[in-house]
Amino acid sequence: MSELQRVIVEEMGVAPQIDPAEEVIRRVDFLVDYMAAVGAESMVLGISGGVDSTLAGRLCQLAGEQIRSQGGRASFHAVRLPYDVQHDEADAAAAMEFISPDHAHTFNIAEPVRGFDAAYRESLGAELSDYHRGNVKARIRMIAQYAIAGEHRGVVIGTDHAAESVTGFFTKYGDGGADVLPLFTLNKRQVRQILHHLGAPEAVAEKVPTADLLDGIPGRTDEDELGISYEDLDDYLEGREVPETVAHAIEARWRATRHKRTTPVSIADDWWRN
Ligand SMILES: Nc1ncnc2c1ncn2[C@@H]1O[C@H](COP(=O)(O)OP(=O)(O)OC[C@H]2O[C@@H]([n+]3cccc(C(=O)O)c3)[C@H](O)[C@@H]2O)[C@@H](O)[C@H]1O
Ligand SMILES: Nc1ncnc2c1ncn2[C@@H]1O[C@H](COP(=O)(O)OP(=O)(O)OP(=O)(O)O)[C@@H](O)[C@H]1O
Ligand SMILES: [Mg+2]
Repeated sequence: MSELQRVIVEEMGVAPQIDPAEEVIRRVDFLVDYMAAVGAESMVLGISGGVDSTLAGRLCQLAGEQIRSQGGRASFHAVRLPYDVQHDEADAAAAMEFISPDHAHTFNIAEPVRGFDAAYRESLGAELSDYHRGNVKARIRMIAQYAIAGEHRGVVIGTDHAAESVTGFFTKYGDGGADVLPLFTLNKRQVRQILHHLGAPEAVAEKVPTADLLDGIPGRTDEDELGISYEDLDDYLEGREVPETVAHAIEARWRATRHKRTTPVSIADDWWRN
């Protein structure tokens, strides 16, 4: 492993192997402890039907049940946030069934996105591109989750994990805008491994990852957009050898997206000079 790979693996905190049962206990306990420490009474998370939100959602539900069994007060709000009708709505429904949340909501983001689109057109005299509208969708999902959390003394759960964090493959202040990250230090195959351990249906645990942000290409796969496979990302994050071109591609994205993994850059910072 190169020195740079060692630095990145250490920053992302990925273990080469995990014990899924232990990871469930550790991550549920983290949520339970955090909720008690800050006095929050609810957890809020958007459920897309993808593997990340399915695992994070199930962990939140288990944490809420544990808090209540110990006499505490906490519940989990799972929020479907479709843009009109989601092309893979059946997968999202299967994920919700597996999670069995205390509270299930559906908040259609289509009207707010269209309203934003119209205001943008009127103000700027130009059309917002499909790509940047995608980031608007992610940020409107964030706004909806914070509104629900605000009304329920809650915290917003994020699904960022090592295989996304390393490439900055998330919308800054969109899905990247959250309070608590229970999946951090896991890579993608470990997310799936834990879902299997928890008894998720095969189709749910093996679903192909998609940001699903484009009007023009619904369900475009992350791998297609990134140009890097999760197999390679996962191998790299476990400290394994990957082809040199792949390692360079991962490292270039890690460097370019450093600003997404920190608080806003201030005059007291100098990390960006490197
Ligand atoms: N060096 C720097 N220092 C400080 N801030 C910097 C910066 N470079 C950009 N920024 C800021 O960050 C912003 C860019 O970040 P962000 O808004 O997150 O935008 P961006 O990174 O372009 O996209 C967000 C993520 O969503 C994914 N996405 C978006 C849309 C469609 C699809 C799809 O599946 O097809 C996927 C995309 O691949 C990416 O991983 C810039 O507008 C700028 O404000
Ligand atoms: N259609 C949606 N409905 C509800 N929440 C969504 C939706 N799309 C995205 N999100 C939220 O944004 C997060 C980031 O999306 P992302 O695609 O990275 O994760 P995922 O869909 O859970 O898993 P995967 O990466 O395997 O597709 C999701 O985990 C979820 O919390
Ligand atoms: Mg997804």
